[in-house]
Formats: sequence, structure tokens, C-alpha cells
Amino acid sequence: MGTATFWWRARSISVGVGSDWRLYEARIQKRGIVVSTRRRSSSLPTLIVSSMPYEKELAAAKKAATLAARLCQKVQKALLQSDVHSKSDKSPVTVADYGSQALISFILERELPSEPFSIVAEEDSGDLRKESGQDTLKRITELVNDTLASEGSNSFSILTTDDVLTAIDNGKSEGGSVGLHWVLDPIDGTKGFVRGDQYAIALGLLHEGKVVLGVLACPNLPLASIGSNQQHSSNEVGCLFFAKVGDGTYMQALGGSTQTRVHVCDIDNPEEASFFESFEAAHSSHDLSSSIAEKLGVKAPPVRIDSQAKYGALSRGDGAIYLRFPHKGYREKIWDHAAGSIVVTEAGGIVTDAAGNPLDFSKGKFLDVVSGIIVTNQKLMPSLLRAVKEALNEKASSL
Ligand SMILES: Nc1ncnc2c1ncn2[C@@H]1O[C@H](COP(=O)(O)O)[C@@H](OP(=O)(O)O)[C@H]1O
Ligand SMILES: [Mg+2]
Ligand SMILES: [Mg+2]
Ligand SMILES: [Mg+2]
Repeated sequence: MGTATFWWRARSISVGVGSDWRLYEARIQKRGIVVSTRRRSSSLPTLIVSSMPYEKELAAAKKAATLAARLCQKVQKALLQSDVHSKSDKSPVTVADYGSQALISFILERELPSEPFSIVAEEDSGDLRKESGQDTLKRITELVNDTLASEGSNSFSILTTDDVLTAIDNGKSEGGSVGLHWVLDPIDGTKGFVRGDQYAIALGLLHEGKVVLGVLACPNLPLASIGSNQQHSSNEVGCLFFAKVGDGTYMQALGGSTQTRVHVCDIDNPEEASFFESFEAAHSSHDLSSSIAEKLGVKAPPVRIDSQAKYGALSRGDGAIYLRFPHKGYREKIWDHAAGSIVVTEAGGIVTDAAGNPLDFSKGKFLDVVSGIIVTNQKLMPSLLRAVKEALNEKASSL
């Protein structure tokens, strides 16, 4: 008889019976749990169970977001007026938006062939299927193929215009509280992108309605801190933030390989804190956030930048607070917060609505929040919540 042995490591459990497992091995991989059975011809079985949750999903997401960032950088450099389209909500949608969505959808499906594939994404192919969209569709297809060719593999696929439409429309999933769903904003901060400022490629993964991993590619974000009063000799830009549930948040240079673990700042005195908000006053009330900042005693002026780059910057301690108060009637979408929120929470921060409730990503594409979204570290959250409540009450009584 063989002996039974248990090994415990940080994230794996191995149960072994017997000592020689050279002759047979079968692996079943399901939802990040690797189960291996190994036996030798004399039939002593060995069962190894190790948990590496979402490891391959994270690798695929980083690859997809990095390539999409390359595509977006190319377009932003050569941004032509004709690349800007108008959708019913009047937000500019660029060739890069569609190209990024098609590329990410294609790469995720290619890299994870054994998994059921579902993406909740911002764009759909409606306009590109019209006669008037044909030139744009050709341009997108060329861009996607050029980017795939730049991946360096000899056997890259060449996508047709139909393949591109199909890849974009993979993003029609409704999400929800059951199973695995990718959540994609192919360019978050489209207005910043068109202006030549900050934007992000934001990709998250939901499992049973909870965000379990997130990747944020921020091609124009400096690698050095952007907090107020910071001066750095390096002006290198391009950051990739990524986080997996229980594993912390990391940052690396886009296209680089050295990763650094990041943490939110540990300031507990609001007078030393600085805060982020949207560049666009139409997306978030600047008046309300300045009233909150005043109540808290924040001295520094707001840092206004576009996109989920704010979550990334906060996760590495560039600023202490992010305030977002959309104007009446606006409903938040999950792709604007899924990746950013896990990047911050895994770095030690807290993301809630204005009433202190955690964000609920399990209800489909909308993210219904009370009044707005607030983000900060553990120490500042109680006083921030008090200031938010006071400012909202004052606003309500002045109406
Ligand atoms: N009226 C509004 N209020 C709040 N958010 C809005 C808005 N109109 C658009 N947005 C969202 O704000 C996002 C940009 O965030 P930020 O203001 O932090 O830069 C946009 O993402 P897209 O650029 O992906 O469309 C869009 O989803
Ligand atoms: Mg948009
Ligand atoms: Mg967005
Ligand atoms: Mg977008």
C-alpha cells in the first residue's frame, strides 16, 4: 500500500497516494480548479487538486488588452476627423472603439477555447452593417489584421469583415448572476481619446455576478505618479494594471514584463488627500464634489482626468479619493466600473455607491447606484461617507 500525504501551499492542496506516477496522467480543468489523477500501472491512484483560479483568463485578458492598446495608440496618433462617428447618444465612437472590441473578443475566444464565451460590451455592429458603414468596416478590419500580424506569431489568422462583425457582436451578452461573463469597455473615456488625453481599455470578468479579475490598459498614463505636487524626471507613459480576486493589484509598463505590486495610499488625514473626478463636467457634478471636498477639508485642487485611468491612478496611491456623481437620469453601466473597481479593491481600497453600498454587477448591463460612486482607502471612507451624506442633504434641501 502507498502512503497518503497532504501538502498545503498558499493556493493548492495536493493529496498523494503512492510515489511513482510516471505512467499515467489525466487532467481535468474546470473553472480554475485543476484536478489531476495520476496512477502507475500497479493502479495506485494519486489525486492532485490545486486551485489556480482565473490564471489563464488573466493571461488572456492581459494579452488582449495590450494588443487593443497598440491598435488604439496607432489610431489616436493618426486621428482623422472622419474617424469620429455619432451614435444616438451623441458620444463619439471611433474606428478604434470597434477595432478594440473586435480584437479583444477574437483573442479571448481564441485563447480560451474550452470555456463558454460570453461578453457584455459597450459597442454593437449596427452602424457597421449599414451601407454607410462599409468603408469604416474595411478600415477596422485592416487595423485588426495589422495588429494581429504585429503579435509576432507566424500563424496569425486573417479576419474577414464578417469575422469582425461577428467578433463585435459577441459583446451582446446580458451578463447577470450566473456563470462567467467578460465585461468590456473597448475604449473608456472616448472623449479623452478624441482630445488626445487619457483613456483606458477596460476588461473585467464576472463569475456568479462578482468581479473576479480586471485589466486596465492606460496608454497615456505616466508610469510615474500623477498626484498633485509630484515632479518626476521620467515622462514615460503607458500602464497596464491588473488584479485577480485575493491576489492583489499589479502594474507593469504596457508591453513590458516587470510587474510591481501597488497599494492605495494610507493617508488618514483628509487635509493631505487629493481627489480625482471626470474631466467632463457633463459626466459628474463638479459642484457636488467640490462641496464634499470642502466639508472633508481637502486642500488640493481636483485632479480631472478621463476614464478608468482614475481607478488605476488611485490604486497606486497617486490620489486618495475618486468622486463620481452623474447628473439626474443617467444610469451607470457595468463596463465603466468592473475592471476599475477590482483594481482598486485588490490594492486595498473601497468602492461603494454614495450610500456606502457595494456595487452590484449581477443585474445585467446596468449598475444601479444610489446617487453616485465614491472610492477611497479604508481609513478615509467613514469621514468621506459622512461628508457625502451632508452634501447630498444640503443639495436636496436647496432644490
Ligand atoms: N451623462 C453622463 N453621466 C455620467 N457618465 C457618462 C455620461 N455620458 C457618458 N458617460 C460615461 O462616462 C464614461 C467616461 O467616464 P469619465 O467621465 O470618467 O471619463 C463614458 O465611457 P465611454 O467613453 O466608454 O463611452 C460613458 O459611459
Ligand atoms: Mg461610450
Ligand atoms: Mg466607458
Ligand atoms: Mg467606451
